[in-house]
Amino acid sequence: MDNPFSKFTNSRTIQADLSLLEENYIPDSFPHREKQINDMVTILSSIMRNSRPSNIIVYGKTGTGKTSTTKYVTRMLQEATSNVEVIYVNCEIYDSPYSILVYVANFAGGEKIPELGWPVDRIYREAVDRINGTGKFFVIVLDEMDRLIKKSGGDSLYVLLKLMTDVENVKVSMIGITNDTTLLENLDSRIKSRLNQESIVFPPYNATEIRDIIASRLEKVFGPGVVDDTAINLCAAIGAQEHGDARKAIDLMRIAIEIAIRENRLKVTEKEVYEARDKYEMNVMHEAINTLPIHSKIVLLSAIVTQEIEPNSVITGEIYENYRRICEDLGFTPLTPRRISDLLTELSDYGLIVVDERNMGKYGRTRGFSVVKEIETIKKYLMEDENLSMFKTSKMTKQARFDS
Ligand SMILES: Nc1ncnc2c1ncn2[C@@H]1O[C@H](COP(=O)(O)OP(=O)(O)OP(=O)(O)O)[C@@H](O)[C@H]1O
Repeated sequence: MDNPFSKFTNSRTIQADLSLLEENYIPDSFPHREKQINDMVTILSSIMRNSRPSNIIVYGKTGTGKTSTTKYVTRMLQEATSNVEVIYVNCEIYDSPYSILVYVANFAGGEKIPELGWPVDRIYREAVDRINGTGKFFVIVLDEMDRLIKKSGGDSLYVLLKLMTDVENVKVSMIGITNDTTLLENLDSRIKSRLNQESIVFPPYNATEIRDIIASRLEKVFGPGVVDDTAINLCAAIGAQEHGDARKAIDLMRIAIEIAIRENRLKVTEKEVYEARDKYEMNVMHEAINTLPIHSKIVLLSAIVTQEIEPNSVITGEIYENYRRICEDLGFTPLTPRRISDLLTELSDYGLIVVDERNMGKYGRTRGFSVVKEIETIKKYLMEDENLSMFKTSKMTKQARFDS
């Protein structure tokens, strides 16, 4: 028998190191971000003159290069001087001043402080002492800073800012990264004045800019001729449609290359990009469904079941009835109709169902819902939840729907 692996070593297929297109790979050039890089370098360069830089707030929509550019600049700074430590804090994970202070203090060295149990004041003093003990500048990058403020309030930022401004000679600066351009407006003036910050804005990319970015990222992956220009343009156009998002465009290109490699194709063309887009959308939908809370999953399932019984768009009351029955069936306590109505709105925000307002004459207006796409796939993803996998949609009949 021929070795079944041999087709994978076919030298005619595309050879590529796809890790260069992964999210966590930091490239060494950032087309169309020269100004932002320059601004950040200028602010941070005061460290080279032994003085504390201003705090920086980096604003911009998702996929506009905020995180990777910041990591790139701070890495360069660390290469240029050993007089600085950079701490990257993802506020999706560290979302309270306590957890951030513990992280910072532990980073600065010394005995490990426990994740829980110390009063904030003590951690705070410990963090300051440890930072001062190093004699170095500290740049604390708070990525997804809006998350910290949403979770722990504006005061959380205040506690951290105290660390930077209250202590004599302390050499700490902050770079806050956020998607939310209204973040500062909503903070109270006490915090704003302490922030004393410079802002750097990352505008969305247009299609031409994204095209340059993809081309520059591909230069490292392989020589010319492997990826058709039309494929690059198509990825760029799709990324630009989505609020100027380089991440989506690069992800699409990576998936398109994966498809070409898997299928032993010699080139990446528009065809692979279209296939990549379908796969990408499926992945997004899978992720969205996977991370829904259990009641939202049951509501989505109820909407599908109701629609299967009544193929037009269905109204909240009907979905609620089936939701209640499924909850009983699976041993969950149903939420109120009001809550379910909110969850339906959330599901429509995710694009998993579509809402249409209907006029019911003297009964006023009501909302109709339909699950428009990929119903079988959605069901399959929902059934991956072991709480739901016991449920058999065939149990639901039109008759059952009107039982109460
Ligand atoms: N100008 C650029 N040149 C090369 N790659 C870029 C550029 N801009 C963005 N990228 C790449 O696009 C992807 C997304 O960028 P990044 O994570 O920095 O975006 P972000 O603005 O921080 O997004 P989010 O707000 O969602 O965290 C990364 O892989 C990054 O390397």
